[in-house]
Amino acid sequence: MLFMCHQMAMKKEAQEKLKAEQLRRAQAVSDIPIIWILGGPGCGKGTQCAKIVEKYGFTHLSSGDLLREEVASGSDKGRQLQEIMTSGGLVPNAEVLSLLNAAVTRTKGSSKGFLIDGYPREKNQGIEFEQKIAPADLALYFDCSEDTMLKRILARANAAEVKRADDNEETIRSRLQTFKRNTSAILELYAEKTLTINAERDVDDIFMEVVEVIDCVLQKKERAAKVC
Ligand SMILES: Nc1ncnc2c1ncn2[C@@H]1O[C@H](COP(=O)(O)OP(=O)(O)O)[C@@H](O)[C@H]1O
Repeated sequence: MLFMCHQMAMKKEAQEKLKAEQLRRAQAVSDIPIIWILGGPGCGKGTQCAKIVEKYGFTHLSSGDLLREEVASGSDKGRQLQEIMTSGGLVPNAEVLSLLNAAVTRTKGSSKGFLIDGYPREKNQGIEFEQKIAPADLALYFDCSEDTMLKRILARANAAEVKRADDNEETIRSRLQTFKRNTSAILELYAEKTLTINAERDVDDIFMEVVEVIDCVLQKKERAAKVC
């Protein structure tokens, strides 16, 4: 009996420690903006992220790039990830979130804000990110027709010097399907903080809309920091 009580107390203490740690992390990054970048393959997320980084100096973390780095390291885990990625499916969130978490932890001391590109790719990824890392301030959804995305990504693949293993027509179609299957649930859950942007326009017109909303988020954060 005494042993069971002791075990329960230890468990409670461990849970409280975990909660305190989660809260501490959330507070540490909450004074800088966290922006999720959503959109299918070929929607132009990469181009807009580069422009955002240039203007605001934010830290750009692409889940796809982090996963490709893991694959390139040649680890056993990397080989398993590559198999999933070349099938066009989603890598288990535990892997993606742990790579993102490590990258946020590594850079947050010097970061002015985070662009989390290609994440969340399904609803639960968003929920787990906000529980384990920090709440997102904004989600930018670059909306583009499937036809346009397919054309753009095939053109990019043909022009690339180094081919990505998942840039062949079959995998691209599968990536598009994965994207279609999961996105409406994400947009529904995060409707309040999502801005949908028509991504079939000129790059600079799209960027003007992006700047407007990011400026707004920065002002809001500044006001909140003053109140605190
Ligand atoms: N958030 C994520 N969750 C699960 N798998 C992911 C995630 N981000 C990237 N991946 C994996 O990496 C692949 C490549 O991602 P990415 O470079 O973002 O390509 P794209 O957006 O052009 O399809 C995806 O098809 C998927 O297998």
